[in-house]
Amino acid sequence: MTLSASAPVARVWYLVPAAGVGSRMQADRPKQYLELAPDCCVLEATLATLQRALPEAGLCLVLGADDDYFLPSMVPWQDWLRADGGSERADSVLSGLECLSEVASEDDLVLVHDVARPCVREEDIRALVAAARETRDGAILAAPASDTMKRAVASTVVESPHISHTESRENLWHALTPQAFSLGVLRTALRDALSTNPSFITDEASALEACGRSPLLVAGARDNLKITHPEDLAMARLLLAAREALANSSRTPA
Ligand SMILES: Nc1ccn([C@@H]2O[C@H](COP(=O)(O)OP(=O)(O)OP(=O)(O)O)[C@@H](O)[C@H]2O)c(=O)n1
Ligand SMILES: C[C@](O)(CO)[C@H](O)COP(=O)(O)O
Repeated sequence: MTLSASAPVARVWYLVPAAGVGSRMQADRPKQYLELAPDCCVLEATLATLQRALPEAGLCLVLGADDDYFLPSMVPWQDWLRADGGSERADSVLSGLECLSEVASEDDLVLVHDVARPCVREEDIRALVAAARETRDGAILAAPASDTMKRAVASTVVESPHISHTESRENLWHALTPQAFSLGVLRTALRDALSTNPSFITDEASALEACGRSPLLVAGARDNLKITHPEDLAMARLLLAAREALANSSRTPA
């Protein structure tokens, strides 16, 4: 048998932005530290799921510089990297990428995942990695829009504005996370995008789109919700409790 030289498989890293203040949540602390299950805050639940999905992946966690709630025991990794957050999500992600660049290779695959999405499914993360390995433009978890979409008339009324018209939902998707890209490609795209049009960059894919790339949309479960408003926390609690009960019942002998 002849052994042929093959390219080393790129390592996978999670980059988890967790430096937000959670203003829309209106809680007494950043939402990542609110209780999601008994003795388990949002940040702990998210990190535990990520590690179960890809135990071999590394972690770069981006935390607010003056975060008083974080405890190292919340992280299930033994070795991990910590980066300081910035003023917007994209600044925090770029800070994490700069930190990763000190130890990782340019071709390593980086999965950026909001700490505020604890309900992501392990199988979706693995499907995303498989898809991202097949393209140079990266891939994101996403879900096709399923409601009728209304554009409101431009107005200062936030609560109940009038409808301007119905938008077509054809080919319209909700962007979820994780979003997966090669480290070098994403860092360059995000740096460029932040120096030209920062307000447009609400996820990683938009930075890639701005430089002419076309990341893949990988269909993921719709229950990968982002905890943004108080009712989202209630839904995430119910969802994870139901999944736990289901897993326990399938483990119990009949
Ligand atoms: N400067 C920031 C802002 C956001 N995030 C992270 O980006 C993700 C998505 O952001 P969002 O849901 O908007 O979180 P917050 O900024 O905390 O919430 P809000 O916009 O309501 O203040 C979260 O995991 C959040 O912690 C971050 O790391 N750094
Ligand atoms: C990255 C994201 O979760 C994809 O849906 C989203 O864009 C974050 O947006 P936010 O304005 O920080 O809530």
